[in-house]
Amino acid sequence: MTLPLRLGVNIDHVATIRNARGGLHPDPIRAAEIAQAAGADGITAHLREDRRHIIDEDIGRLIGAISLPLNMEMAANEEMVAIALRHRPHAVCIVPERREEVTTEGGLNAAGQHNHLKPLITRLGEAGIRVSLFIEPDARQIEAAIALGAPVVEFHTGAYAHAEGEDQVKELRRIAEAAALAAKNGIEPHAGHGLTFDNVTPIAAIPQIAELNIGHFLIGEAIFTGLEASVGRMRALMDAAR
Ligand SMILES: CC(=O)[C@@H](O)[C@H](O)COP(=O)(O)O
Ligand SMILES: NCC(=O)COP(=O)(O)O
Repeated sequence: MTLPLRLGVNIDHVATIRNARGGLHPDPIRAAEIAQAAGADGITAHLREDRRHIIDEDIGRLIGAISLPLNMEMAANEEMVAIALRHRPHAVCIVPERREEVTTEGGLNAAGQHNHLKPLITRLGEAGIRVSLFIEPDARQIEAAIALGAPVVEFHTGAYAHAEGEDQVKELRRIAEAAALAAKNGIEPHAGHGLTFDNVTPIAAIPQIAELNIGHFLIGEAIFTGLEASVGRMRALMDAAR
C-alpha cells in the first residue's frame, strides 16, 4: 500500500534573510501562509540553540497564525523541551546540534543516548506532541528509536543529496531499506535534508515514506521564481513520483 506523501516546508532560511538586518522582513509567518496556499501539508521550523534563524517569537506566532501542523525541530535539552511544552506544536523532531556546524551534518545518535532521550520523549509524548527522531538511515538507529518509543523517524538524506552516480544509488538503497524496516516496526518514516527538484523523485517514490521536509532549496529557488511556484513545483514532483 502506498501512503499519501506529505510535504513539510522548512522556513528557517526566510528567517536567515530577516535576521541579516535585524528587522521584521521577510516574515517567516507570511512564508508559511504562502506555502500552505501552494500545497504544503505542514510547516517545519528549527529553533536552534543559537537562534541563528528561527527565534522563540516565531514559534508562538506560527502556532497562532497557521492552521497547518507545525513540526518544531529542536535539540534534546531541557530548554527546548520547556519551549515545546509551552507552545505545544503538533510535532517535534529531535535533531543533533553543534554551534559550529553550518547545517545539520549528521543524524541523532539515538543508539548512544537512550537514557538521556527516553524521559524527554516520554514527557513530550504525554503532552500530546508527536515526537520524531532525525537519524541516519541505519538499522541500529531504527532499533534505538523502537526502544525509545518514538512514533516517527526522519531519515537524514544529506549523504544521498551530496552523493553522485553509484554512491547515490547506494545511499538511496540505504534509505529505502531503512524506511521498510521502520514501517515494519510500526514507526512512520519521514525524510529530509538537501532535497531539490533534481533529487527528490527517487526519495518520494519510496512507498513507506509518509513525509518529506524540505527547506533550503525551496527558499533559495523562491528568490528566482517566487515561493508559491517553488513549493507548487515540489508538490507536483512528489505527486508524480507516487
Ligand atoms: C534537520 C535538518 O536537516 C534541517 O531541518 C535543519 O533545520 C538544518 O538546519 P539549518 O536549517 O540551520 O540548515
Ligand atoms: N529536516 C529537514 C528539513 O526540515 C529541511 O532540510 P533542508 O531542505 O533545509 O536541507
